[in-house]
Amino acid sequence: MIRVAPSILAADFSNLAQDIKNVEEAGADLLHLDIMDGHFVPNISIGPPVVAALRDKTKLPFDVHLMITQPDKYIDSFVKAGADIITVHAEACTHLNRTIYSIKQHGIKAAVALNPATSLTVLDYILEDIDMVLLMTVNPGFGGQSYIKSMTRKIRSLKNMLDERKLIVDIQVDGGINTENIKEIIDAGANVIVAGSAVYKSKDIRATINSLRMMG
Ligand SMILES: O=C(CO)[C@@H](O)[C@H](O)COP(=O)(O)O
Repeated sequence: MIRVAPSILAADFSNLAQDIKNVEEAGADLLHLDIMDGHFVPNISIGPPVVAALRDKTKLPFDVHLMITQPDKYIDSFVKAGADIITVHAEACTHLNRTIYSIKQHGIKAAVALNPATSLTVLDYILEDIDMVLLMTVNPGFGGQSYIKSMTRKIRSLKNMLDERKLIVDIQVDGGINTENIKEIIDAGANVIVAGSAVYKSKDIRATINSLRMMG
């Protein structure tokens, strides 16, 4: 089952509630919220108050991607703001296992993100404990970048790793994904597709979401 998670990083920030409604009505499955702190990534986006303000504007689950250092300090705030899934970067966590369990203690889903150059081996002893892996397919920080081709091989390797261990863990991909490259990405094993520019810059958002689900 392929799910599409539009990233609001590409939405009109002066009109977020309407832009969220647009993707919900067009059939999005999740809403991807990119949280950037200007330390872990060279950009600053939004924080818990904005997430909380958006919570009653949509029924879509909130998929919160923390691109921040010391994510443990902010888990409570994002849960209170309405997160349904919290993703932390392996590169940002000193005690990844502890961070994952502190997310799970709130009764929401926990996921681990990896930058493009980070090896899958860091997942070896955490894979059993998480709901989703987010493979960044661009270097995090900005929307509108090009998909890094070698990430297709990384998606395939993760899919094989999960199959060998008989684990059901979602494979989310994020960055530079569009209707041109979606086939190779889904064929490699990804099942949760984050797309910012491809969705928000599209003339027909419903058709684009359907194509990203490979139904178009
Ligand atoms: O996390 C990020 C970037 O750091 C992404 O969620 C991007 O926002 C995806 O945007 P596109 O590459 O689809 O425009």
